[in-house]
Amino acid sequence: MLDIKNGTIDKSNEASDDKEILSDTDILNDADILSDTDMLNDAGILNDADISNNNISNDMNENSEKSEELLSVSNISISFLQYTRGLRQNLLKVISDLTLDISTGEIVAILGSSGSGKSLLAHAILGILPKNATLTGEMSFKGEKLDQNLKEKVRGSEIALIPQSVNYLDPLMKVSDQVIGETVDEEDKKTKKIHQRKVFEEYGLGEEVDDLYPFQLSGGMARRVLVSTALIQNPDLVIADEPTPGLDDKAIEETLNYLKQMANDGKGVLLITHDINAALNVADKIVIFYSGYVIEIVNAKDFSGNGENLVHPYTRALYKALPQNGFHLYEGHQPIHGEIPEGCVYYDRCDHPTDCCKTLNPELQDIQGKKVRCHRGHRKYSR
Ligand SMILES: Nc1ncnc2c1ncn2[C@@H]1O[C@H](COP(=O)(O)OP(=O)(O)OP(=O)(O)O)[C@@H](O)[C@H]1O
Ligand code: NI
Repeated sequence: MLDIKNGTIDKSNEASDDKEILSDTDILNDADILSDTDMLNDAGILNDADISNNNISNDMNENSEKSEELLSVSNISISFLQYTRGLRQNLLKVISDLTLDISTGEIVAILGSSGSGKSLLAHAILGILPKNATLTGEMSFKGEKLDQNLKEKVRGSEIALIPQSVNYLDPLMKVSDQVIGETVDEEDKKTKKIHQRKVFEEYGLGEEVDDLYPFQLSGGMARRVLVSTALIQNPDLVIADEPTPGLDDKAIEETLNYLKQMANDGKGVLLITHDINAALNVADKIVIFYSGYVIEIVNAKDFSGNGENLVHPYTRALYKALPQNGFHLYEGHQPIHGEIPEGCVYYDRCDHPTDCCKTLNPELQDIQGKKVRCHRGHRKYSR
């Protein structure tokens, strides 16, 4: 276990050697940013200029008057009913009291480690959760209650998913056929085909791609097919589930540029990722996920300076772990589902816990215009 008082370790430049510290399912670990400094430097996707000079966020703020709320998610929780020994049932809560909203032209990133429930959130919004999942809480889309009926109505048309992998495409169907979908009306088919070609063309997919099967696509083509497929019906909200893992720097840049373009076109974009660099590069707001809880919602541009605008100690720890901030690592790992403590989920790792933190889980509260789940959030942390 970790030492709460001395939980901070400065491991500058030793990060990749320390398996103990990196062995948890932590965002930083998943993002590989602690195991390859060179990659980050080469990528040039995370430097001071990028963070402090977040043009997209600035543009967005200027346009914020025109933006309208698209999706609102209030206090949703997702649990799974599990059978343990005999007939005993166990309710495993994977997402707890999640709240966030997205407006037109805005990119909101959900930053969470592997297994923290990010894809389940996407599936909850789309209405495609597995049968053994229980969803509670409220969602609305363009001011209308987003219930299962509305989810089914808007899925693919007004709310679209860019899935994580090409495996989501039907392997036995030519690419263009599955984008167009089944239709018996020849006229309708023709119109859809013309539209599909136009969208594919915008993403640099020539006619030869239409007749390929998914397995024949190169990595780059596959990515562009997934993006254009999501955009074919001109959705208002696009959910991108982990679009960057495994991509090289150029491909990451290309993918993130697509997301920026969508936001510039007025779409709301929900970027689901464990890649902090990707989030900082494009997002206006970053929703920080920890053990299934949203612990802070910050503006991307708050990841700047000494991190003085970041409130939650975990968010600050993430910021300090960035290469340009000296790779300050924090010991410990996120409690996994089923082991979530009674009090604050960050209690064991917090460097400023109070008595109530051990027993009382803080609510997500408004503190100086930010949403933070921390009993001490209103106070200044000494660093
Ligand atoms: N059908 C299911 N039954 C029981 N538990 C499930 C089910 N589907 C998912 N889970 C649990 O929910 C957790 C969250 O899953 P999810 O796929 O949303 O994680 P994620 O954050 O998207 O992870 P990754 O970054 O690896 O994609 C998983 O750890 C898993 O334990
Ligand atoms: Ni996932």
